[in-house]
Amino acid sequence: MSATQQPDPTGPDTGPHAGTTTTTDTTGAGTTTAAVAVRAEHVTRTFGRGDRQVVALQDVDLTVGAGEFVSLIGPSGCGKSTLLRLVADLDTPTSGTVEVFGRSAREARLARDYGIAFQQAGLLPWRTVRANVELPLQLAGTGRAGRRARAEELLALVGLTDFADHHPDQLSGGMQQRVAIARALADEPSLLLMDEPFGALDEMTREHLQAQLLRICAETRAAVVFVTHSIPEAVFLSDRVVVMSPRPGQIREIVDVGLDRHAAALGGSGPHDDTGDDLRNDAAFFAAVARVRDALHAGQPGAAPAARGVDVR
Ligand SMILES: Nc1ncnc2c1ncn2[C@@H]1O[C@H](COP(=O)(O)OP(=O)(O)OP(=O)(O)O)[C@@H](O)[C@H]1O
Repeated sequence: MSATQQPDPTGPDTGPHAGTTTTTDTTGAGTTTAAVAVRAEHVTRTFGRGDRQVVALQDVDLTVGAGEFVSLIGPSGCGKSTLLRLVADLDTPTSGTVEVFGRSAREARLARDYGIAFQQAGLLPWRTVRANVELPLQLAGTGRAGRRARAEELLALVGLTDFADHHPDQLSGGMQQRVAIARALADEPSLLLMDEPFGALDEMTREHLQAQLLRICAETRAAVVFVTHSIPEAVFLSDRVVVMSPRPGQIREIVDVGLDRHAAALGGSGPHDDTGDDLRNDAAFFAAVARVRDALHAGQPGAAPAARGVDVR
């Protein structure tokens, strides 16, 4: 579904990265005047029973604005993937509600309001790159010519035009991940749900794809909920970084990053800066990394984040 087909949101579209958000509390209340992509209210998810019960999420409130990039970060097992799966309607909350563009997560899934990209690219090996990208459109009943045109557009966007007729096993891991992103964008979703999509990639490829993702989001104006273990990745990409606490998973703090990624993504850092190096070398970037690191450390005396599954590089 295209952004123009969205049900009437609750306010004006502020566009992606349109300046810094004003949110300072853990509910995302500062976004209440803007259009809302995701609203989770009092969300609790428990697994198992009795002695074996695990409280994966406890009373989580989170609002993600339309066009906003929000990362979830926290120790392993704190419920990041669980929260993303609830938004994607791959799971249901034990209590509380999740809304996507004002409707239930299930309705949003049926309306294909969002695209998904996870750590494994999950491409169909027997289909060409082009046919993989066309898949969501095929499922949606889009005609052959329309599918072809959209796939060409998306492959150009992710820089894979020359590989349209290749099969996934002929591509590197980073290229496969770009195909997965193109596929996630095929239906013009207004929301992308991404669970460590670059987690298995080498650092250079990862930084390159991060910069590409920023550019794509600036162009498509999609909101993104992005799970990562990397503080620099979260800071580089996000308008806001949601820092979660160990089980039971709760939101400890939301950090407003406040970098001008929009300008950088659209070439403000120069036409040759396809890695986002200018942004990564900015003093404001380091300051934001320190703020997220402090939030992760808070309440965990002596606990080294790296040992807890969080990359603080
Ligand atoms: N289907 C399930 N059945 C039972 N327990 C589950 C299930 N899914 C998640 N959990 C538990 O919920 C907790 C949160 O898991 P989740 O995968 O959301 O954490 P995470 O923050 O994404 O972790 P990681 O960073 O390691 O990927 C964990 O204790 C996990 O064991």
